[in-house]
Amino acid sequence: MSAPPQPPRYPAPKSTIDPDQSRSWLRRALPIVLAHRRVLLTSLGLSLVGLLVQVQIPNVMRLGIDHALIARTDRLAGYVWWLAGLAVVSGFVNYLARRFLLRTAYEIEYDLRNIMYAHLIRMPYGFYDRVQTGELMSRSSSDIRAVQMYLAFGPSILVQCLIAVFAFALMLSIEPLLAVVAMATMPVIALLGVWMRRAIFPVSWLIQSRLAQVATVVDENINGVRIVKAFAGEQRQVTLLASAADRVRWAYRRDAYIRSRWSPTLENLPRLGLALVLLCGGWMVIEGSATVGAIVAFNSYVLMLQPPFRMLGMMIMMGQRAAASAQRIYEVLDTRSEIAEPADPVRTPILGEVEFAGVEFAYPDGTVALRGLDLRVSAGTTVAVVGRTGSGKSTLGRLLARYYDTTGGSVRVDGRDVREYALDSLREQVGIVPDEPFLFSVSIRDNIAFGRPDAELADVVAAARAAGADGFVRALPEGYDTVIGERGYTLSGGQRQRVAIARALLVNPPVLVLDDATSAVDVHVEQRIHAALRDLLRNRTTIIVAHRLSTIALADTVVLIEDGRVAAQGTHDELMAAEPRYRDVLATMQSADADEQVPA
Ligand SMILES: Nc1ncnc2c1ncn2[C@@H]1O[C@H](COP(=O)(O)OP(=O)(O)OP(=O)(O)O)[C@@H](O)[C@H]1O
Repeated sequence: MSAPPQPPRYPAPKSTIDPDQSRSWLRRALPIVLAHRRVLLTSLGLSLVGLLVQVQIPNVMRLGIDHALIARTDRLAGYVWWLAGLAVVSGFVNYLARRFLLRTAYEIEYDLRNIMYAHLIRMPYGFYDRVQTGELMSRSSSDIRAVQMYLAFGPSILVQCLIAVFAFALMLSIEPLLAVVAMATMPVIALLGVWMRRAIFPVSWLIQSRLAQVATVVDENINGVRIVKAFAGEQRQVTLLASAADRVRWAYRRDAYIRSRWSPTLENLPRLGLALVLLCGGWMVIEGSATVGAIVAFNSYVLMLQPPFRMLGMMIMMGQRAAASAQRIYEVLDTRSEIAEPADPVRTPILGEVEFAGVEFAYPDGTVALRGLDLRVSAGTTVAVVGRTGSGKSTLGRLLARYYDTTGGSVRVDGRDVREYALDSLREQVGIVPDEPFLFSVSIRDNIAFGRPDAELADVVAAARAAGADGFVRALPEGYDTVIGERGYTLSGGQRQRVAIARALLVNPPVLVLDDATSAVDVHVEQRIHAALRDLLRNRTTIIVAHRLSTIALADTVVLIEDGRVAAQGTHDELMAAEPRYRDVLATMQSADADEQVPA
């Protein structure tokens, strides 16, 4: 077993999105593009050079035809070398331009991803209650890609379109009338582009949001595959996915229909220009006012205009998709965390006196969980919280660690409102072990050391021992280095809970909330864990949400919660003697856990 490797340091995003929501999406994204301006401008500059070279080619062709072929001189070889040289230079410059452009694109994508992830990871519980995972996955993958493509490739396509300006200038210098004829179709193309833009925008938005719905269904089915199988719900879920996929198909077909109506016209208009050049140019040659070389050159120019204009059409479509995607990304980035860091954060070590004073709390969806709850837990004592399901027990820990803020009253630690503490300092000192812990797909050692990545192995083992995990971990093929499967499914529910308890104990927080943290552990193992915990809990403020009678035995006092308020408080024996509601709740627990014994 080796020491955990130090995580490598990766560059931070070079800039961020402009927070001013009144600005257009492009203006808001500009700081990110500008942060990479050196590479982008190099690429654009090279593209420009490439174009200037490329635009010379038809002209040299014209000179070759008029001065060598038609004039029947011996200068042909000179023109051929000239053309070949221009082709090589243009190829090389374009290669460099493309390399720099792709680099810009991936730098922008890297920044966007990091900005998005840094924001997501700081969002509070309430945010994750509201949004669906699949929706977020799609916003942080395909939406980012759509924006990145446009931000990096858009300017390049615009530069490519400059070829029209150069070509037009050269054509004007050769034969002004023919130049005007060759460019006649361009205003029509521009106008069609604008119409197409209007038609495509709503569909692009629809596609992105429907793709996100598909991602949500897939995500839920993969995560919930065990439930789907347990209830033989495969067919129903497949139908659900098919219906989401059908909605995407409809949107894509609508998109394809609009494109197929506009794109061919947009792409082929320059070809119409060819016919006009032949008609007008041919007439001028017959009249003797233009040369054959000029017609050949103008043909090449009109053909040369096609790719940029095709790309212009593509850019208009990319722009629509990017605008829709950017708005979806900004929706996330503009959501402020309702859990604000205090202006003058306190970072003092906590002794552990906890007080809930008149606490009222409703979840973001409006569900009222606490209705004026008063509870005081002295430093270093252990309190068991008991109550019917939904009475508000788990909510206590969530408010104590500021996963949510109270809607009324206050939660205090050492006499200070939790909103005065620096968030990281508060959460380091208030450890919470949930009943359904999440384990990462890394080694058990790294899972336990999640809150203290630099912990020595001996400390990890000591925490695991106290949590009753050491025995089964050592029995695994690679012991503490065993990498557990996604979500730790290769471990049993009880084993996962024990790893989670070890994870919290390793951080050694002065305040610990065990939220039914041993519910999946069998009674004998639980008793062993309790024996170890008893020592560890001695000088620590501990709130234990208990669904089992055996867990109550760990506590100095018991608090009965009913309907978001403290209904009674005392020792187990006192409550048993004086509180019929407590006896009722215990009776429910006993029937739910029939073979359990009240601990001595
Ligand atoms: N994330 C949430 N969003 C909305 N309502 C919630 C959320 N979590 C809990 N609730 C609701 O708040 C109330 C109190 O929930 P809480 O989890 O504190 O109860 P509990 O006593 O711990 O229940 P249990 O014993 O079943 O775990 C319940 O009505 C519950 O449905």
